[in-house]
Amino acid sequence: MTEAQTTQTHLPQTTDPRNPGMPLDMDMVMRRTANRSAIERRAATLPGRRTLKKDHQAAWLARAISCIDLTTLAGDDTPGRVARLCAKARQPVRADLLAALGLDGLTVGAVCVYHDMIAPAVSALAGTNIPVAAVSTGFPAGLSPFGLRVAEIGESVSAGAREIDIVISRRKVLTGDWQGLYDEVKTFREACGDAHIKAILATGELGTLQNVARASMVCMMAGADFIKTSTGKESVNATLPVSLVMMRAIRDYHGETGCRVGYKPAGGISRAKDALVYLSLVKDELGDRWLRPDLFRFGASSLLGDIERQLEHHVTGAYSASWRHAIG
Ligand SMILES: O=C[C@H](O)COP(=O)(O)O
Repeated sequence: MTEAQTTQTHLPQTTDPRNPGMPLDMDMVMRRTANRSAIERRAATLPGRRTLKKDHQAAWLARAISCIDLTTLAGDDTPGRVARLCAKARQPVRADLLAALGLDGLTVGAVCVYHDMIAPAVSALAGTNIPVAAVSTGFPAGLSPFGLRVAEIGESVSAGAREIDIVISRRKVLTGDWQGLYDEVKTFREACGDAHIKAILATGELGTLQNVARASMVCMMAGADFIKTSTGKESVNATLPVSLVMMRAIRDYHGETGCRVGYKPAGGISRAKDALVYLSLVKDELGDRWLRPDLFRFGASSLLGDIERQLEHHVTGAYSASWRHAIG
């Protein structure tokens, strides 16, 4: 068995119960601070580190693929485009490369779309276990009437979404309305039912890393299954400093409650080497258990193409033009 196969096929079944949430604990929230210069210094050292060794890179790239929420969130999305994306989700890498790497059966973690594209995605993914994730609650700004945002979740769950990516009200963070944020996310969680909820913080709009840390904690207390950095529509999306802050909040929440909450950096992650840095950071900060699709996802619309190019290079020794791996 190749290293790449070992990584793909030996994923343990998910045994963790969902995060049930807990009452809002303001002491725990306000204890969270963030030393920006220390965090930025640490983040700056990450890309140069070699935690994931070169000879294991194909295995790590396969792992990254299994953790991608393959995303299309464009106003001109059509059922045809979504069907093509889903075909890519089912077989994310060219068949000859998969065979050479011994990775038949490799898929992405989920396909992420707007509400109207759930039905075509569910239909195109029939017969697989790839969930459809829907962005919701007035994505990306989250400024539509609250009742409509809650109803939107119900509609998306009824349409077949198994994961719901909600956006939080940034103004609740910016005004320190932690109770309001907690109540909002708790209501969203209830509306999701059995569907998993990913809470998008839109960190580029939260002002400070301290706000990111506190908002992360409040969302987890309200029952988020994942916390996610960004919609991909903010001017600043996923970054390494923000990721450090959010992962440490996840680690501390696990320390306090025993519950594992997932992490999803999203927006602007398009290069294989960046994906490897993120995986390495997850390994360092949270440990190997989080390096699985049930606890880690990349939200990305164009990362898969670059990973496929790197895998082609690994197998053949040559790169092909990026247009040959156009989708994803
Ligand atoms: O949640 C996923 C993001 O919207 C994707 O952002 P991206 O298009 O920059 O990869």
